[in-house]
Amino acid sequence: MSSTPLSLPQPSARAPEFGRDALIVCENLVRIYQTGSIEVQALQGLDLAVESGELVAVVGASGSGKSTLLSILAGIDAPTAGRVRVDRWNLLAMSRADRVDYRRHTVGFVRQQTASNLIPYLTAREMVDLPMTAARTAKKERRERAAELLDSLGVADCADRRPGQLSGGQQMRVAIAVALANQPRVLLADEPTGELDAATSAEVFGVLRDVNRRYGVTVVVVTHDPEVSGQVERTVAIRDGRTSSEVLRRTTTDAEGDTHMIAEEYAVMDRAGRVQVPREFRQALALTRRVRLALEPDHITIRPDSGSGE
Ligand SMILES: Nc1ncnc2c1ncn2[C@@H]1O[C@H](COP(=O)(O)OP(=O)(O)OP(=O)(O)O)[C@@H](O)[C@H]1O
Repeated sequence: MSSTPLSLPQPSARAPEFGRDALIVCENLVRIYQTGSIEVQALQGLDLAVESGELVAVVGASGSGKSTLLSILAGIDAPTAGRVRVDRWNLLAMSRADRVDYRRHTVGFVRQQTASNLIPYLTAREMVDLPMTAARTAKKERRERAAELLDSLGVADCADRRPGQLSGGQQMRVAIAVALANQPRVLLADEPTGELDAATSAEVFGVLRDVNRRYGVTVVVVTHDPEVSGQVERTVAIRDGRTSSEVLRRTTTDAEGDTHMIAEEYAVMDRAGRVQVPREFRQALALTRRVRLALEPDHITIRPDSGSGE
């Protein structure tokens, strides 16, 4: 191995705090489930920062930890270790009263099973009214807001119907209206289109985009649906309880005035500097346990271990 010392720029004395200006920050988040003698590490040091007003899709294989992440952000589940802040709330240090306040005002949550979001014997209007009544909102304001929400979600005509009298797509729209009733800063949706056909999924996703723009609510949506994740500006992929890659999309306009969507995939580097090299890259160059790193003026190279000791 060459002994020439690398001349590296000196790091600043204090690195800026990760996600300082973000609305949602997860840092080194760990969630371990213990069932008898079996331990499952659902989240294994996940880092994620979401800016206010973003619409982010979270994708990943079954069991990768997506629902666990959403339950923690919703204040339903508590992490085993790490740091998680949403708005002004440190989710690891909340009293029971704080948690009620947080769940009532800061986050709205739409669950995976459409029906589990709704109460069978209440009408759509009564369901949207319920969280506002719990938050002691005045009657006139409740009535106006319920009407406005059901209207902007395209289900004004369903106001007096019960869940059994609504289609799957209408149920999901009402569930989103209920989640937005107390004007939360964050809307969390766990597979909101999982039980819907392709056309209805696209509609519901359009609704999420619309409320993101109209109300400025930050949306984090877990999905398996590649069609859905292709429609957002940022998709975060979770693998084995960690964020592994991100796809950022932007539109550009060419010389002819046509707009094109450009998608760029980025690997995510964690706070300790770990980066996951995609399997295709590892296989193409037969990268195995040990690789050689070299710092170039504006990039880093990773080479297979030649075994020569050079
Ligand atoms: N309450 C629990 N007790 C024990 N293990 C759990 C519990 N909840 C989740 N797990 C385990 O944690 C891991 C992550 O689960 P999670 O539901 O977060 O994954 P997911 O990515 O949302 O999966 P899916 O797409 O199938 O919903 C899985 O191995 C799961 O079996």
